[in-house]
Amino acid sequence: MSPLLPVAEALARILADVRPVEAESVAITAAAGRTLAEDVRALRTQPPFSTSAMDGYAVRAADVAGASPEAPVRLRLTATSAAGHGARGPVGSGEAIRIFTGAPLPEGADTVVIQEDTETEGDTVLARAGNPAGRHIRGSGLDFREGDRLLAAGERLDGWRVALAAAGGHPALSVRRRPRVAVLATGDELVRPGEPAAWDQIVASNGLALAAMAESAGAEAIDLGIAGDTFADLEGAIARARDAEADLLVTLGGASVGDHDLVQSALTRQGLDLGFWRVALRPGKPLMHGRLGSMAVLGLPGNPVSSVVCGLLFVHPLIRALLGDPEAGADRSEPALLGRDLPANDGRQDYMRAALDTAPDRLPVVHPAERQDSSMLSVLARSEALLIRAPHAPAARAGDPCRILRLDRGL
Ligand SMILES: Nc1nc2c(c(=O)[nH]1)N[C@H]1C(S)=C(S)[C@@H](COP(=O)(O)OP(=O)(O)OC[C@H]3O[C@@H](n4cnc5c(N)ncnc54)[C@H](O)[C@@H]3O)O[C@H]1N2
Ligand code: MOO
Repeated sequence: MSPLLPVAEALARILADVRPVEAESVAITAAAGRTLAEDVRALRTQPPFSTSAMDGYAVRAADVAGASPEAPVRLRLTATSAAGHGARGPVGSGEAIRIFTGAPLPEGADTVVIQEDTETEGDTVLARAGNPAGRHIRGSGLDFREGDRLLAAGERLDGWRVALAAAGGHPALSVRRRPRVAVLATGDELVRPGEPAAWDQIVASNGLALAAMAESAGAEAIDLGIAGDTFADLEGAIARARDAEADLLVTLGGASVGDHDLVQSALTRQGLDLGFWRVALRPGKPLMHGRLGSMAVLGLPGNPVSSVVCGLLFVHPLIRALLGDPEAGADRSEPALLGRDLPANDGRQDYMRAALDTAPDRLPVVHPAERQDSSMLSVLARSEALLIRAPHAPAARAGDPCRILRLDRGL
């Protein structure tokens, strides 16, 4: 049997040679959550003209220099500049234009006196405070100028990035098509949620976690359902993944060495080009990687926590790589301090489910759960992080430095 592959090498091999999926154009209104295929440059300058940041009066700074409540300066009101109804001016000496937030600054004015510092008498405004030139004015191009690079290829479009691209004049954006990720549960013991289960059956749960994770990474999840432990069933499901032109097939279970663990053999019969099988990882040792034509294949172990950990460590980065994200596979671990003593580790890199004790200005203290069985979703759901223990790490004491991977609730 092949030796166990180190986790970092497994990830590197999964990401090697991944080519991003094609680009497509989406309306800006549907762009949130997508990943940019190209840099986004501003088609407009923002703001396109100097604007007032406050409600008040556009004046010449020289006119109001020295104005005070005791010695207000009288100015003649000549016009109004409102957002969408700008006044071009000019503002002459001794004059003021009523102005509102977001309205264009009229020519000749170089400052805005806020209305709280003024009083009006008919067509006259009394400025009770002076303002240096530029006060309460947003100069043209304050945010960005036409031609500036606003966003980079590979960036995920959250709401504020979409807003930025829209402000930059883009009604549509070039994004990567959503990679299609087919998720297949395997095992005669599995029933769908809500289906009646015989005494020796359980509910298929892992596929839901992997589908949700794939979608939140930016993919389209395709539910291939449950294949029984027969070649006919497995090969039928593999054919459906190919028919759906999946970019990635994720299988769950049947990855180990038992008599009913047929997934790899079924894939091999269909022409699998095996990359590797078995990683020095706990939980998740029987992980398998390969290619079936243009489709990447990740065979995940069936134990629920093993599936999820493999999803976080390998499926998520692979989807990000398919989306052309240059950060795909970047180390997201962070330093922490151990909350209790731990024995020496064996040869598998461990990802222990753990709670965090956090306080401002100090490293989080990580408390691994007592029960680390890879079947226990209840422990995973209560956990905030995975405590990473390197292969052959020596025994460690409470307070020792360590590294953790926070469990992102968005996944
Ligand atoms: N002799 C050996 N036995 C096992 C080894 C080994 O090296 N030698 N490895 C163990 C490890 S580690 C793991 S992990 C498991 C994984 O094995 P499989 O991938 O073949 O998983 P299954 O046997 O199919 O299932 C394991 C467990 O998980 C349940 N399961 C499977 N799919 C789902 C699903 N979609 N939703 C919920 N639960 C699921 C399944 O019923 C089993 O209870 O192998 C060890 N054995
Ligand atoms: O690797 Mo298995 O995932 O230890 O339970």
